[in-house]
Amino acid sequence: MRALNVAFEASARSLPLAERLADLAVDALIDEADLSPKPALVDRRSSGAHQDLHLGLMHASALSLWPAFKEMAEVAIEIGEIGQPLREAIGRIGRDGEVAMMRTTQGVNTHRGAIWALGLLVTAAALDPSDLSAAGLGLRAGCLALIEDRNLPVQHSHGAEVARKYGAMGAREQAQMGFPAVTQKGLPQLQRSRATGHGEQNARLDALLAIMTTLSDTCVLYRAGEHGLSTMQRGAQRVLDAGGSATLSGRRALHELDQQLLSLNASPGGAADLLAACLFIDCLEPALGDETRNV
Ligand SMILES: CC(C)(COP(=O)(O)OP(=O)(O)OC[C@H]1O[C@@H](n2cnc3c(N)ncnc32)[C@H](O[C@H]2O[C@H](COP(=O)(O)OP(=O)(O)OP(=O)(O)O)[C@@H](O)[C@H]2O)[C@@H]1O)[C@@H](O)C(=O)NCCC(=O)NCCS
Ligand SMILES: Nc1ncnc2[nH]cnc12
Repeated sequence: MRALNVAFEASARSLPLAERLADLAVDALIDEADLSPKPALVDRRSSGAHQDLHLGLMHASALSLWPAFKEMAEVAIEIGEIGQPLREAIGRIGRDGEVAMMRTTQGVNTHRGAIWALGLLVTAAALDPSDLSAAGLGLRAGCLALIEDRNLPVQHSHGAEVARKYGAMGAREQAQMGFPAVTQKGLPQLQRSRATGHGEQNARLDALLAIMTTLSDTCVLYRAGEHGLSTMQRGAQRVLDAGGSATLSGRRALHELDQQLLSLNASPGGAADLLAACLFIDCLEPALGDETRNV
């Protein structure tokens, strides 16, 4: 078995960078979907607060995005610098990715926010694989997100609707600021919980909760308003204050949060996407660091 793993890792190392980045982005989406028990989200236990989603659909959707992530990495390598041409190229690829996702899910929006966040981060990684630090990736992704995509069609979206209604910041602003929910909340919590010996699944749940403590998640705002958002943020903080998901009292608080969000029909889809972004950044250095350090 070990020999097989070593052979597999060696053959993965020989793949082009764009393909490896696409593999890692899809893996992050699948790991996020599988992680359980997540509050009110689709996971191995249930479909959470969703009538039209299930785990198989989340997996199929993640796999349908592989070509888009690969193509984003390829144009980043080809264009080689942050600017309007790269921003508009990944915008077009992202929109094609959304079409592929919708075709796969028969019209259900599974991963629009993830295409945006992971697309920017895949592009940022491909632009400078010698710097895979969270700060470097966040900065490059943020600079790209600040550039206007002149081809973006005017679209009605839930995010735009809650921005109008509550003045809330959403996925666009989170990216433009360099993903602070990931770099300042999710990743540090992931590392703290791992260091406490809480086990990988609990550490990932804690990272999701840390993201939820402050995120202005437009999915929650759209479905459950400001009361829903504060229920999510405070409930997530309570789990962490109780010792995190590895502890008995933390698990009880997590169960309570799950029940509260379900009763409000609120699903933190934006936080789930940012957990995937967190898992993607977390695996980049171990997966690619040795090969790319001297590029
Ligand atoms: C700039 C865009 C991100 C568009 O942003 P906007 O806010 O206008 O659009 P939304 O369609 O609302 O998409 C934003 C999605 O981002 C996730 N999200 C929410 N809050 C945050 C946050 N604070 N930070 C980061 N990310 C956040 C979230 O995605 C998840 O939820 C999706 C399901 O949402 P929704 O359809 O509202 O779900 P339901 O309530 O279930 O619907 P009903 O069943 O009730 O009908 C799911 O996909 C998760 O991924 C938000 O939905 C950007 O997308 C854009 O400009 N795209 C154009 C192409 C492009 O440039 N692509 C990328 C190139 S890299
Ligand atoms: N696990 C999940 N459940 C519901 N919506 C999501 N959006 C991204 N991941 C999700």
